[in-house]
Amino acid sequence: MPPADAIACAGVDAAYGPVQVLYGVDVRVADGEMVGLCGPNGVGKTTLVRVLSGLQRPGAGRVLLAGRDITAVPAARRVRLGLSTVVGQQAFGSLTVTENLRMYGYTVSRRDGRLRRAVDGAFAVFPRLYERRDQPASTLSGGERQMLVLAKTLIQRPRVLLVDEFSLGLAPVVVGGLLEMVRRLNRLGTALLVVEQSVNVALSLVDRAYFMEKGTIVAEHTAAHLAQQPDLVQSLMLGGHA
Ligand SMILES: Nc1ncnc2c1ncn2[C@@H]1O[C@H](COP(=O)(O)OP(=O)(O)OP(=O)(O)O)[C@@H](O)[C@H]1O
Repeated sequence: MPPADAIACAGVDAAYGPVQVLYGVDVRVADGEMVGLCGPNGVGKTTLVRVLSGLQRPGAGRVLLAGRDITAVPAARRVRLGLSTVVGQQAFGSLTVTENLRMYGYTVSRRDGRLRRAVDGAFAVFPRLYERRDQPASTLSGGERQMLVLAKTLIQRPRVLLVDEFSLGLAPVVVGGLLEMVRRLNRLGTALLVVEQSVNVALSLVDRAYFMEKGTIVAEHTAAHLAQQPDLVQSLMLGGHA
């Protein structure tokens, strides 16, 4: 039998009240893989991330983490099972950088100084955060806040990381540095599903990408194939396939 996917969903429907926004969505990310989820605005990408992370119950379908059905498992428990999510540049604004990292490290045992070592390890990767360790997170720049979010995932070392709106509002030079950190996380063994407005950012990172339209997956291609097909990428991002 092939190894189970790091994360997968099958036949997922989701709705906001009477309005259905996902229709039978199937997505899978293998262990160690980086996969993009692309598409025009409002097609359901964030909703799918919410379903995978456990913030929203699907109306139909299943979510599997390393082969285990987690459809009914609450979001907080999914984090303990190795599924982390980063959305935008979220941080606890009134807490300092160090306090944020210690808080994110709730999945790490406090015994034998393990959490302190994990936080120190994250600071070693992000010296800029170390310099700002006693500053409230609300005073960080957007790029620094995104570093804080990535530092959190370095501490949690999840099996799977879902990333939504990674590059939103950040200068290209800042995004470039952060992408390197995402690659590093991936090399450490984290599989990623990356929702990206910028298809260029997504394709510079991922091995494979799904394209969504009107709540369904309409295409799936390797990044290598898409690199040869700029017209295809453009038409998929403009919509009109469903
Ligand atoms: N809380 C909500 N209540 C009602 N409708 C919602 C809610 N959140 C999202 N929607 C609607 O669901 C649809 C899918 O939204 P979703 O945010 O998943 O799309 P998206 O592809 O992530 O969009 P974007 O790229 O603009 O972030 C949209 O029509 C949106 O207006």
